[in-house]
Amino acid sequence: MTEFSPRGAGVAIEVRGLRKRYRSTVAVDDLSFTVEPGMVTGFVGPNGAGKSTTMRIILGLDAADGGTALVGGRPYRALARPLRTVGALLDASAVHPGRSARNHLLWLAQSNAVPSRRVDEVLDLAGLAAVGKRTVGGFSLGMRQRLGIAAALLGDPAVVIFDEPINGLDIDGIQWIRGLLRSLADEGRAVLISSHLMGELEDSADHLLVIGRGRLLADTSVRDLVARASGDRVAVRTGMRTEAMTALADTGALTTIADGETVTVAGLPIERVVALLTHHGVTFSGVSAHRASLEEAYMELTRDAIEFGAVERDERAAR
Ligand SMILES: Nc1ncnc2c1ncn2[C@@H]1O[C@H](COP(=O)(O)OP(=O)(O)OP(=O)(O)O)[C@@H](O)[C@H]1O
Repeated sequence: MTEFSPRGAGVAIEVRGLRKRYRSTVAVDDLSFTVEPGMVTGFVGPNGAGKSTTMRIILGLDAADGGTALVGGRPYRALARPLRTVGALLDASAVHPGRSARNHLLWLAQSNAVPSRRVDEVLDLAGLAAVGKRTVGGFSLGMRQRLGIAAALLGDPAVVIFDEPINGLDIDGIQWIRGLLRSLADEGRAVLISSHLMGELEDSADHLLVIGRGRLLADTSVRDLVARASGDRVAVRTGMRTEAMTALADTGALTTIADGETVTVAGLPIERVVALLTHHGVTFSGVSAHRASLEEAYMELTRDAIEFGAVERDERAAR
């Protein structure tokens, strides 16, 4: 990225058996995962799933009730120069409104032994060079997000943790952050970003940690998650729907009429479907494996967590 190359690239985040409770609320429930260097890991789950709490614990801002959260093999508080190891954006509004963006970064740099020339580098990197002298009070949410990201990158850290970084950004901002996340990962850094919207992560993340009610629901590559959700579902376009269903009836596969011309088949590989239809003289104009969208896969995984939240809210409203 700069001559300030990331010492310690190759550093991972390791979370093991993490637990956190706030009174009767279990926020994090026996969570274990590793965030590998060199890739963008998306941390996704519905509102209240425990993402921010987990990030706060990794950053030493909250104490766990059990388990460990290590960065480069150490708890955050044991890092000699934390800003140079981990850069984080948690709450973009947590900046003194009367300070200029540049002075805010200078103050952070000085208190963390980061050379002041780095301030102009990160202002530039975040697209804020032209507004560095303006006070933060007049910044839009998107500009504050950029300033928060500039601050996180001050120490050229090997690990970056951004909580909902896409929130509040316009289309240009979203494109910019996607490119930034990719280049940070390509430089060998471990990149962890949270979102409650799977769609935001679809084009950004290589790997996904899906969380619901404080528990890990999936630890998977984007590709595997979609493949698993798609299962063995095949769509057959045919004018001989009844004959097609009869031909497949004895196989134990579940066949349904999807629309006027399509029969979907669950539980049978595509080659078997084609072989059986051909054997029974059923003609068809197309056969394709059904590909679930990432959003469908995510909804499937988090359905219970969302329903639980809705039930809780309903109960509270009824009281
Ligand atoms: N300081 C706190 N005091 C009490 N309860 C808390 C506190 N922080 C979080 N919680 C609760 O812990 C649970 C997890 O919250 P958390 O903010 O970690 O979830 P999240 O996945 O980041 O959600 P969001 O996307 O809404 O930020 C929620 O039920 C929340 O209400």
